[in-house]
Amino acid sequence: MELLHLSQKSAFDTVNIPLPSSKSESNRVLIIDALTDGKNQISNLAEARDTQTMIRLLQTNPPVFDVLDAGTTMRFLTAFATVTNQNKVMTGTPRMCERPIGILVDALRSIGGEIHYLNKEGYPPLAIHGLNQQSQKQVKIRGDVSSQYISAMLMIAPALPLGLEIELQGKVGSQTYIEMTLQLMRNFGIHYTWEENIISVPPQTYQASSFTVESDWSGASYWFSLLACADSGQIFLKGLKEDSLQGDAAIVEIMDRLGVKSNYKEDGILLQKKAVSGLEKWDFTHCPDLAQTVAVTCAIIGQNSIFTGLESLRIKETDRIFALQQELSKFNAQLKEIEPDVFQVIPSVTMPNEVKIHTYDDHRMAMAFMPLLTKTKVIIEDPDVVNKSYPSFWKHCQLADISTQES
Ligand SMILES: O=C(O)C1=C[C@@H](OP(=O)(O)O)[C@@H](O)[C@H](O)C1
Ligand SMILES: C=C(OP(=O)(O)O)C(=O)O
Repeated sequence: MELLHLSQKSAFDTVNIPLPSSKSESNRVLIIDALTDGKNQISNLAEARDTQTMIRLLQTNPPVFDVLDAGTTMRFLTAFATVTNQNKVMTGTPRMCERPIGILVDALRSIGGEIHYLNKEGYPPLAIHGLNQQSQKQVKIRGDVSSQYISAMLMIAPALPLGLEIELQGKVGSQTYIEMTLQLMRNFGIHYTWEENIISVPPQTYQASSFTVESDWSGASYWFSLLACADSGQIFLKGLKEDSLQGDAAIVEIMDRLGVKSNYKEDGILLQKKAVSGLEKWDFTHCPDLAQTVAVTCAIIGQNSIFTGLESLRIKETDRIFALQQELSKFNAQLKEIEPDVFQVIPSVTMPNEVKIHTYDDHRMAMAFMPLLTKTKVIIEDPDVVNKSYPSFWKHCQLADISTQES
């Protein structure tokens, strides 16, 4: 499928969305499961391609781990293959081979891991030759590039003969994902301490346990945005809980200011419209995956806003800042860098009759621009890109009575 035509629709009755499961939680419990002695009871694993790739690679254990475009799968399996002393080539899509991994490789090498770059220093593809003897337990990792390096090291730490003492250096981004990792490790019996910038994990064994993966808050954000942009309606998001491991639950507070009220029910959240109270400024350091959703929402509903904490967006599935700037300009909105690392969303003043969205091999570009259909006809290029995290996304649009036509 090359193009998906979404017809304009601005009013919704009650829409029920059976959200997908979180790929972040899924990929962590899969690594923990692979390191556990005994049998875990894990349910509700994500349908996301990133998770299905992780499952397939762990089950079939091929000599080459091709992770496609899955960042967590690349980073978590690199640490896993090293600690389990495997010979493995790690590779992925051309874009994956442009996403840095040097900080993780340096950390693994510093404790005795043998890893070589097969092409460009600091980037996949990699050749891993395991870890024969752990040379030390102290590692230093800078925190401002990707939290996934830290999560990867944390999950293997209990399985190392000396454990790990990780010193986080500088500004730490996506900290909520580090907290998710630690809470999941605790669920499987792991003890750790986190004092100031040092996380210590002694050597110990993961205890077999049970875990049900929660619904995905990042995927939920597109439905909050749809309602924020719509004239009327209500949306029920099944499976979300108030007390979540996921930092992207921050969408509740953001969207409360952009005109969406969240009412927690026993088995999910009912979203309803309310007056906009305003989002003058937001820092996305700890919830970078929400930035596209919120930028598009502000641009559509006329909310002028200042965004910070977008630095990591440049090294994700695409350069998301560039991609947003290009696509927002198609309906006369802007994401303007007004000072280094400070961006202003300048909303649209005139809406064309039709907008064609290029998606840059980035699932979140496709999903974030969907709510534009509340104002105009939208054409999404390469709509299957959503499979990375939310394969049923367009089917769920049909549940919302949005007409979708392929060409
Ligand atoms: O650990 C995780 O599951 C993730 C961490 C974040 O990445 P960074 O730590 O690179 O910001 C996030 O953007 C990504 O979608 C998932
Ligand atoms: C950045 C993302 O994923 P990853 O880094 O795991 O590829 C994402 O899902 O938005």
